[in-house]
Amino acid sequence: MEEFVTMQCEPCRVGAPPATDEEIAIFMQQLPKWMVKEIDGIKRIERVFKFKNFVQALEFTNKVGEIAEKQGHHPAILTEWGRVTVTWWTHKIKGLHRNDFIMAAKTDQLCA
Ligand SMILES: C[C@H](O)[C@H](O)[C@H]1CNC2=NC(N)=NC(=O)C2=N1
Repeated sequence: MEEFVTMQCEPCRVGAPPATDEEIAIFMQQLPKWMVKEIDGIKRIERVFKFKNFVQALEFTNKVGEIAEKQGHHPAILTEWGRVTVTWWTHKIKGLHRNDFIMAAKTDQLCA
């Protein structure tokens, strides 16, 4: 399978099929540091990134924001002193779409 980090997001559309549990299991093989979480019935993927201080956490937060704007697909981000929690899901389908895995892979690449 092609690597998510090289892919581009497609425009989010209502009615797009969410990733199946089988697809999620396969996709997550490329994202070993991420967790699948279900909150309020909505599946998401989440990773906590650790930093030395708040300034570094904020710099990373802004980099995630830049790739989100570039791809037109946006995360939930919790920025704390020394930690950034990034959560991806597709609001329009209230679940996980291939776009979310692409963006998680691109998020990892920011730290590579
Ligand atoms: C109009 C705009 O492109 C859409 O609302 C996009 C924006 N970014 C998005 N990001 C995420 N995670 N899910 C969406 O459904 C979504 N929709």
